[in-house]
Amino acid sequence: MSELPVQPEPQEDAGSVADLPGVEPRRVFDHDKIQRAVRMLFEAIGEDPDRPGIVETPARVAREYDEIFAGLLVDDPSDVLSVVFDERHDELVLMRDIPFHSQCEHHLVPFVGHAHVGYLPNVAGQVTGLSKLARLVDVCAKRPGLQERMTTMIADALERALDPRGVIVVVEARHFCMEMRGVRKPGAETVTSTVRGIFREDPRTRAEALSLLRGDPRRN
Ligand SMILES: Nc1nc2c(ncn2[C@@H]2O[C@H](COP(=O)(O)OP(=O)(O)OP(=O)(O)O)[C@@H](O)[C@H]2O)c(=O)[nH]1
Ligand SMILES: [Zn+2]
Repeated sequence: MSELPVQPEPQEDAGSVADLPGVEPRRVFDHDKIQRAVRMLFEAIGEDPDRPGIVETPARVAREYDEIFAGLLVDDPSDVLSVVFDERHDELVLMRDIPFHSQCEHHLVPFVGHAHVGYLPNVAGQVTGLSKLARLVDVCAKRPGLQERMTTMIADALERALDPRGVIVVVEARHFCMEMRGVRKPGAETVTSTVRGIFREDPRTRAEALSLLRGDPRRN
């Protein structure tokens, strides 16, 4: 395998991973290996990896992986929530419709959708920066995974970083592995949720959060 040619790349190519979570990457992906693997995939399906249209593709895929798997470079997603304000805000904070793209770990094709993330701050009223909630979703999504695991990972990180009285995470997604192949059910949506703390214990608090999360017009 090592004799397969790879496209030379500038060293700083993997730097895009630093853009994602605000956490310095500690390692970068093995671009040479990714390139060799992509060449082999082309060969396996009878494509000529040296034909002009695709000769650059292995290098492109290596750069692409820096982006779409950038979450793997963050060991603890709760690091993303390190910006905390003592706001004495003890009511619900909820961000809904956070778009994400992830990769199904079974088929390596995308699953895409929206995450809704809410928490009830601790008694000190500590909140995190709003953008950090969206960054957290990105860090948890940008890796090969399962929707259920991604949902739990978001909730775990919120609990660890903010010690809130409750956490609610709902993820809605379409899985391309169920649309473009296999069972072929375009449009089917999967909804997963994780509720912790007061949202689990108190049905009224949970119902209120869920109605806000859905943008339910009856909530007022
Ligand atoms: N629970 C869960 N399952 C997933 C997710 N993404 C993909 N899957 C499922 O993983 C399963 C893998 O099943 P297998 O029978 O091993 O693989 P397969 O032959 O490709 O299955 P089909 O997709 O049914 O053709 C499929 O049912 C997928 O729909 C996910 O995020 N969560
Ligand atoms: Zn899949």
